[in-house]
Amino acid sequence: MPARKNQRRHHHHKQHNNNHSNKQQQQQQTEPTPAYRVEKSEIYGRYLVANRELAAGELLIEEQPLAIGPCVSCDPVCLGCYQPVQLEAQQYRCPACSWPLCGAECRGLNQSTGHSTWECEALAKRPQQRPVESATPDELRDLYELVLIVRIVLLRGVQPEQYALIRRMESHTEERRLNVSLWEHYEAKVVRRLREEWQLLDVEAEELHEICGILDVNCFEIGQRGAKARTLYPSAFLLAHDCSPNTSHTDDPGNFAILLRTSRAVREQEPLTLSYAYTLQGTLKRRTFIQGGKLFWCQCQRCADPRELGSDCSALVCKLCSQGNVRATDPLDQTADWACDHCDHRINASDLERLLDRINDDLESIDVHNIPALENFLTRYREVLRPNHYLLLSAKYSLCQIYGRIEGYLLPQMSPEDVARKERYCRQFLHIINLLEPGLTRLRGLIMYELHAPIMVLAQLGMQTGQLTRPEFQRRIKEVLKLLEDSAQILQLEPPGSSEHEMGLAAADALSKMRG
Ligand SMILES: C[S@@+](CC[C@H](N)C(=O)[O-])C[C@H]1O[C@@H](n2cnc3c(N)ncnc32)[C@H](O)[C@@H]1O
Repeated sequence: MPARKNQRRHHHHKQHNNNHSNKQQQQQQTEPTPAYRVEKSEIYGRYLVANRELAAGELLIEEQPLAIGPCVSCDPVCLGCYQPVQLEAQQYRCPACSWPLCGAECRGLNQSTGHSTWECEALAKRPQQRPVESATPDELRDLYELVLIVRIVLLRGVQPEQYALIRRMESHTEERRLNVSLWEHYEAKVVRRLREEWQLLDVEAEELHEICGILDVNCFEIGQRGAKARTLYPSAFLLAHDCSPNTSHTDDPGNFAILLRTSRAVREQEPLTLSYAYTLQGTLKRRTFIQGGKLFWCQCQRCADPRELGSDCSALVCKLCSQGNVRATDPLDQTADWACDHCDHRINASDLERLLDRINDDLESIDVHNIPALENFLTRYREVLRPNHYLLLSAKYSLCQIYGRIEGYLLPQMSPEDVARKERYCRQFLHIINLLEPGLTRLRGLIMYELHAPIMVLAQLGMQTGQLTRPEFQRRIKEVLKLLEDSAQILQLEPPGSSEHEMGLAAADALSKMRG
């Protein structure tokens, strides 16, 4: 009897299995395999890997923030929509808590992604903590930095499931504690202040430090059309970093959702990566930046390569022989010397960092609309930095965007030499972006759109003056069509309402007009 019972049970189990596998088969026919899964490693901690081959442009993650608030070191913004606000007397302020808002109709009023009712109640209890016109810029920055931390603390009571998800994120609290200046900064500016001045006594100091760490390690900076905010997302935080990543992301200005896509084809098992740093920065600075905020030294392929994947975007001109390239002797050691590949000249890494800081300050002091000053910057550093150096590329990118856009330099007003210069800068920039951020990436889309115009203008001029043969003219027009096609495809992935999306529509429009 027991055997029969067992048999029956077994049979039932088998049937169940059959049903199950039928169901699975049906599901497999209707549902594609999930794009990714979570894995864990000693180096990355938790991270995402591709579950199958992924095509370029696959939407992997679209999700709304668990928490959102003003950025660190930001100027005053509306607590509802994160657009900049002024603090003068005529600025609209929330009638209940007196914090500045863009207006009474702000779409972020009473929203959990904006100025919620619970935040307003908490802020109204502390009128002495609101931003005032007489506050110094530093005082305002410190105050705005607290807003997102207070919002996360408030989630404990109003949305505890969201709070629990945030608490599961990496904070690197122990490593941060060992960094005395970092720890002291948060102790004074956030923890003591919130507990003593804001009387948030029901949160332990340790928990506040942990929230600060979670924010530093996992935040995304987002915003469109002047808005700026930082956000924590429920799963996008899991992506590991790479200085030449295989995904790119943007955010929806309507609901602050992140949209994360593969930027190029990804192999099964390949880790999905995004860049925590600015791609157009050299290895020395990028690694310091990542270590400072995320507490790890990046060892990716780009960081390990003194030529940064062939871009050579950190190389300097040797000041001794004026011919050689000066590059890192060991890019994974921040203290290693930099050496010329032509003579014996060497520079020590800290001297080099100081030089780069000085040149960077010089660049930052130039108004991005000042064409003569940007050109002058390029001339001044031609004998110090190689043409693809990231600081020169940054100036060239600004020039690519303003040649043809500002009064006095509109395309019909520009000399053929200036148009040719715009074309040259765009090509240099695109060449580097193709190496560092290949595929469907915003910067590629933007620069391809910029590049199509000078090629078109010079091709037409060449035909008019008889300097171009018809086949050469046609070859250039073909290139223009390809640039417009690619930039339309990339930029229309950006959310409607963003300036990039509008540029994508303009590219598509120009393309259809050219095709007649
Ligand atoms: C935004 S979190 C990513 C999720 C995290 N791995 C986890 O388990 O919660 C960033 C942290 O992941 C780790 N990480 C991400 N990318 C890494 C990389 N390329 N090399 C080493 N660690 C990395 C570091 O600890 C970093 O501070």
